[in-house]
Amino acid sequence: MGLSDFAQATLDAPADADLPLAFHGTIIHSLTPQQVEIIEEGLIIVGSNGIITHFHKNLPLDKLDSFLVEHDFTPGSLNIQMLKRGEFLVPGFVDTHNHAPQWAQRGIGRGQLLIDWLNKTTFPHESKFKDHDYAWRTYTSCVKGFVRQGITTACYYGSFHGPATKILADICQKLGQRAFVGKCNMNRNAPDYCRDMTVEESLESTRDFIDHVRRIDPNFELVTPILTPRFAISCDGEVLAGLGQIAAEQPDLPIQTHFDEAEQEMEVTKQLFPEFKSEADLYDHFGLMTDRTILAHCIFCGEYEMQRIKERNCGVAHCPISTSTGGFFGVAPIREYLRREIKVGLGTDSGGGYSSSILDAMRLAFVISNARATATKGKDPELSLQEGFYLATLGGAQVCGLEKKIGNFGEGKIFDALLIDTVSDKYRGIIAPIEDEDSTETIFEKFLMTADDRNIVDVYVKGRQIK
Ligand SMILES: O=c1[nH]c(=O)c2nc[nH]c2[nH]1
Repeated sequence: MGLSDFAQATLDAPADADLPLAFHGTIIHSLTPQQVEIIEEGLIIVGSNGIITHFHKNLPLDKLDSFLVEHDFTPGSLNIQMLKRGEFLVPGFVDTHNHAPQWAQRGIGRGQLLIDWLNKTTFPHESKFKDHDYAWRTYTSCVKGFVRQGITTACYYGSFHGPATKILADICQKLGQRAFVGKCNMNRNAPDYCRDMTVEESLESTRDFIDHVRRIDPNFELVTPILTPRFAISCDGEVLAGLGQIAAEQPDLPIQTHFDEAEQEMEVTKQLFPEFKSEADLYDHFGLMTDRTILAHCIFCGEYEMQRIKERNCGVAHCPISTSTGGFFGVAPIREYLRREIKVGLGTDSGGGYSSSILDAMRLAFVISNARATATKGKDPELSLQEGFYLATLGGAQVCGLEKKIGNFGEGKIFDALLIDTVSDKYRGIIAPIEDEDSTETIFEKFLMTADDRNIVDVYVKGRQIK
């Protein structure tokens, strides 16, 4: 694509970081689970507050200058980027399930059953976060690592340590990543070196953590505290009730936990809470099933639980990397969730998941859905490319209750976005080469199926470039 006179004059002017941003060229985003909109000659303008002020879906290059003049822009009043063939904007990726303290243990302990993996691999590792220097170092590397993968919003479980979890929140705020951050509640069934020693300690450090985030980000513009009972095996009834009380007092708080994730886990949960016939009833009893609740995995939900999830409007974090490489091959019924219009997004589940990439999570979601399509003889058809992209972006935003703000593009929405380059030599990695005859649809498909973080050139949160 050539440059308009306006763009040339703008590029010749000295750069000013506070100017509104503008992009002209290909813009791709989801409208619904089945509908991806590919705009070839689009224009997005982003105000210095990070809000999209103009979104034009059909503006040929020869009309660009007059459009800008009509809208009172003068050369040099915008930082404008003209996207060439093979470059495009997509919404930032949303990681709906991620254990920040497991950043350095990704890939370790594959094939173990959940509770063995927690005891042998995970708890010894998470206990290291009592060391604040280690927390600063590791969480900085973690947040930078996820930003590099284009994750503009991450839902992080912290460890049980309040101070280290505050460090994680501070780092997200400083590095500019949108994040839900939770101090992990766990007061039983973990070694003493890796648990809250009393109910009071567990709840007190949760309240203290929430207060900290309210101080550093009073309107939750970037960082939001999230209530994080690890799962019912590691929280007794008093802790769950205390968290339910906090949720009732502070209804702006989201909640996250693991749900129906493994037969071993479900068996132990039943033994600990025999009074409930399902995990839905258990968490609901404690006031933890709300329209802000994110349930990770949801592999074994039957009719009753699906109905409760739908009634309560909880979201599902689908984490195919971890569920396909743990001690059994867990196949979540994602097609059924989509059919029922239950909110679903993707999670890396780092470090149960070996990869920090949502592109990898999406590809594994295709593999798993293919397995399910085969097992159900086509009754649950495999996920389409459009659905995979939706789960990675707008679906994830819905799970987080953020779909009015982020997840796709529109005037008044916040500009959380990725600039993708599939063609420059500098960014050539494992991506399938783009050929002259490739349509934009084909280029987009090659990106989704074969690209990696090298092709994610710029990462914007609230209009700020953070990669
Ligand atoms: O994938 C998982 N990772 C965890 O750390 C965890 N804890 C409870 N259940 C879990 N599942």
